[in-house]
Amino acid sequence: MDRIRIVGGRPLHGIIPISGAKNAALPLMIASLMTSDTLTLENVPHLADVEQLIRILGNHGVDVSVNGRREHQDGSYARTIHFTCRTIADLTAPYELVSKMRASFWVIGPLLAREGQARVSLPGGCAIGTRPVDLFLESLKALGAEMEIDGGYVNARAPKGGLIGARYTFPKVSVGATHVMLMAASLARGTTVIGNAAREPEVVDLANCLNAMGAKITGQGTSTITVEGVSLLSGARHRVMPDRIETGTYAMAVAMTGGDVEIVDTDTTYLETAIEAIRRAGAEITRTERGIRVRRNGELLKPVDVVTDPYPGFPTDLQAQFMGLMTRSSGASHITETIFENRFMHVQELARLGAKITLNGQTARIEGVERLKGAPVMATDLRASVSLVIAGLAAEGETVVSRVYHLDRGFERLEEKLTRCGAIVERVSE
Ligand SMILES: CC(=O)N[C@H]1[C@@H](OP(=O)(O)OP(=O)(O)OC[C@H]2O[C@@H](n3ccc(=O)[nH]c3=O)[C@H](O)[C@@H]2O)O[C@H](CO)[C@@H](O)[C@@H]1O
Ligand SMILES: C=C(OP(=O)(O)O)C(=O)O
Repeated sequence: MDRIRIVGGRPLHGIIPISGAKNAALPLMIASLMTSDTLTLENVPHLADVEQLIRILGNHGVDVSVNGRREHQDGSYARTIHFTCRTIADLTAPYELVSKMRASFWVIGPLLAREGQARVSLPGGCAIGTRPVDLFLESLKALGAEMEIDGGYVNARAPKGGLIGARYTFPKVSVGATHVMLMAASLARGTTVIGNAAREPEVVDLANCLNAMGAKITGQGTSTITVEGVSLLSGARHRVMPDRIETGTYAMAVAMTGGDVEIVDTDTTYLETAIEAIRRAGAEITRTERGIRVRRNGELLKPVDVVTDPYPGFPTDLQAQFMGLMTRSSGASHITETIFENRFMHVQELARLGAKITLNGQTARIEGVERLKGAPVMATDLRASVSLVIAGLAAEGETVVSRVYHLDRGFERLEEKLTRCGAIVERVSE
């Protein structure tokens, strides 16, 4: 199994290109199940989750053709992928595939909307909380579907004539359940009004792509989304938005090591809360034509408290990385996680590097230390693993991160991007 070896203590200097967003690419790819025409997605990142979803979609009858990658001088490239699902080949999403990635559960929306039925295994995914699917079941029931759980599978059936538009207000904000409602309601009869919808930019990206396919969605980006059902969707061409979590992660890496890096091919409009927190921690961040420039030259990192929240709040997907950053601050900071009840697996691994962190319920207290020391650490989930990389970049000596497959789910060519900026980061295969 691969490991990542890091020799810490070097500032970062250079350019880091940002890839297409994993969390936008996944629902966009799933939307290809909703039309018999071709959906072409540009800027699709090369990630383990994307490859896994390609296998899952293939099982349902989606033909996938990948265009040669485009390489630029600064190391960035983007893949264009064509997805064509002439007919749905299989209405079952099996345990063996769905258990590997939570987002694959979302095929339930398109299958139900296009074919009137679906049998989808209950999902797996990162071990960051219990992550139930009750909101998916309740919202699809509101569109008239019958839902039952049997043998670890959700059996879903639409009423005769298809799903029916309705008013539904989520009792809690869910990104995934909002994605699924958007897809299901797009092919329902009549109008659906979704209350307390997720406002995440990835939801907006999906809604915009569905609209390009012929859907009639308004209000995306606000907490009330209206979907007027249409009888058919067609093909479209859509560019996957830049990965705001990858952007924030590299900004924190530069804040951690010091140096001067331009993070390009990104849009930081969607990252204001996190950027503000990194600024308060002591890094200078300025906008450039292609993204942002992050600098820190010698100033001490200051302690900053953050609380994770649905968008536009501080993203839970940057919580672990920010904790990594705060381990070197000049005082005590507090990080409160409100989205997932068990997203603190990185705490004990950061402690191996010398971090001083205590947990009290959903709040971590981080007492900044003057130095971290390299050690062997284990990645426990996607964002936790990259927080260890950030800490390793600032630690004295060698840090070896094992279980790198977590990292490969969401960070494209991480070693290469960091190495180009002067870090010593290499993948060691055994
Ligand atoms: C592939 C993808 O885009 N993943 C993101 C998505 O995950 P995901 O869509 O799974 O996250 P949700 O927004 O659904 O989860 C938010 C909260 O709602 C709970 N919940 C969710 C559904 C449900 O039926 N019942 C229920 O109780 C969850 O357990 C969690 O506590 O949004 C999360 C929150 O921004 C991010 O951390 C993930 O990176
Ligand atoms: C938790 C994440 O992904 P998933 O929802 O696919 O587990 C993530 O991207 O940080």
